[in-house]
Amino acid sequence: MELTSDPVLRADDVSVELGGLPILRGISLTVHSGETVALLGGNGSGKSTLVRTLLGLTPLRRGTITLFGTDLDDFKRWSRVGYVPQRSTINLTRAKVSEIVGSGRLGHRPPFLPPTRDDRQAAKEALEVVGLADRASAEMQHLSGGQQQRVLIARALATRPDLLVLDEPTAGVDLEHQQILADVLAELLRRGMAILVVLHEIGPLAPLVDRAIVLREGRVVHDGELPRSAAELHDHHRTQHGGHEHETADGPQRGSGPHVAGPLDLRSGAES
Ligand SMILES: Nc1ncnc2c1ncn2[C@@H]1O[C@H](COP(=O)(O)OP(=O)(O)OP(=O)(O)O)[C@@H](O)[C@H]1O
Repeated sequence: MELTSDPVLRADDVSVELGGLPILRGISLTVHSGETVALLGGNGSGKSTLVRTLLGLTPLRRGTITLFGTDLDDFKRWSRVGYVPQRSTINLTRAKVSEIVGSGRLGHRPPFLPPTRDDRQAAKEALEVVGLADRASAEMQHLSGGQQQRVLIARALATRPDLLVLDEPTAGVDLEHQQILADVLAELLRRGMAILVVLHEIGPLAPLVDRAIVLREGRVVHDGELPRSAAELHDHHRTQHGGHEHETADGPQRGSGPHVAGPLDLRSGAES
């Protein structure tokens, strides 16, 4: 895919410290419209921290981030960005499904005003997309882990974002619903959305991935085609430690070559 437009998300030389320790070290990346970038790496490699930093939720120590061409510090159009956090990091037990999905519309209207017809329609459509329209009045605590994950995805979709950032959206979701999610994301990509997705297991999302960025110890060790196996991922690491620069894609390429046939657990591969 030829990409000529400016990136919707750009990070240059981003470093982050938490608790006095370096967590992200000199990370640069781009995400363009209509592109899916997978963020991979072992446990603790910095994926969630990077996502949170890119969205202004964790402060930078060094570097710059731009969203839709605007410096993060000045960016205000958050309704253009949908975020699906890691489910395990939030506690929404008593909230109703409809409230959570509806909160995805908050960026679209002035404070204290009730939802408009368009807000309600967007929330309803988002729940239909993830197959949970009949659970709108249920409390989150009465849903399974996979259903809760789909509610969080619906919340992000309800914003009708131009950039969707998902942190492990397939964790705890069965294969059938991972495939539904893949179909939904494919349609959103066709409409020009950009997607940045943290993944442990690639699974049904593999054909959507244009480019994979692999982190290790807070550094980018690969930026290019989706590694076909954990072993290949390990090779990238060895190359980097052999004194070469990490691989950087000249431009993203959608789905070239045979992708990962089955689930690829990068945790074990990257850590071993
Ligand atoms: N608030 C914090 N204070 C100190 N260290 C932190 C803090 N948050 C995260 N870390 C550390 O930063 C590193 C990266 O964590 P992060 O959650 O970004 O990794 P990850 O790649 O998303 O891991 P996982 O796959 O397990 O979700 C870890 O070593 C973690 O312990």
